[in-house]
Amino acid sequence: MDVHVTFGNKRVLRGASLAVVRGSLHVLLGPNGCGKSTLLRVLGRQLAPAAGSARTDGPISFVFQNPDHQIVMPTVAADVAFGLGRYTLPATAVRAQVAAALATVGLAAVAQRPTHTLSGGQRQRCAIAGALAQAPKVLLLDELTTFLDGGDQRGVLEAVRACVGGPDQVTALWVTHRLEELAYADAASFMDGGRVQVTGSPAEVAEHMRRLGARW
Ligand SMILES: Nc1ncnc2c1ncn2[C@@H]1O[C@H](COP(=O)(O)OP(=O)(O)OP(=O)(O)O)[C@@H](O)[C@H]1O
Repeated sequence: MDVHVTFGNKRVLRGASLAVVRGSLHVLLGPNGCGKSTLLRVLGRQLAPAAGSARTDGPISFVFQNPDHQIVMPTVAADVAFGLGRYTLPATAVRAQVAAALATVGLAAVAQRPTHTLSGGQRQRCAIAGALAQAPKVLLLDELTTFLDGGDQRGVLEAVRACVGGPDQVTALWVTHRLEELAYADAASFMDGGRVQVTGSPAEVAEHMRRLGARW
């Protein structure tokens, strides 16, 4: 709430406030440089605001634009299991969590494939499965589809949709430039100038952006 972040003498967040409903997929739109990623870092507890406060359910998992920064193991299943090692789970529990995460993102059939043979969209879904296997309450997803074509874009969005809600009430905050992705959202916000300008239903936010001259 009312989050302020300054880098040097540049005020990047100027009183940004965002409330996301638990168990929902919330889409955050806004022009380049308006502060979306910075707000995500504050919500993910990677960055302390100069003023204001953020409260986010935990555990929190991040997924970024370039899956190559997150995929580190030679096969899909090994990669999804990688982050689980630190919890020292028994092998059967690791296998079960990996299988469940891969099923959720639609990659069960390629569990044993080398990660370098995956398409861009499959690589993003592999990164999402890795995040999901760690049983987060909140997924913070920063421009995952920027470099994907339509088919891969839809596959990644459907994977995120499948992660959201459920018995654990997983919440996803999805940052994007692509207005058509509002179709997958439960709710949305539009950010500009370091502040969240409007929050509402996808239709309300789309209408706000149309009034601003955004093209579909
Ligand atoms: N660590 C940093 N040091 C200095 N300036 C930064 C830092 N991180 C971000 N900025 C600046 O803060 C502003 C907001 O950046 P941010 O990445 O949050 O915007 P964004 O809305 O996510 O943009 P984009 O859509 O292009 O990813 C930009 O002008 C950026 O250059």
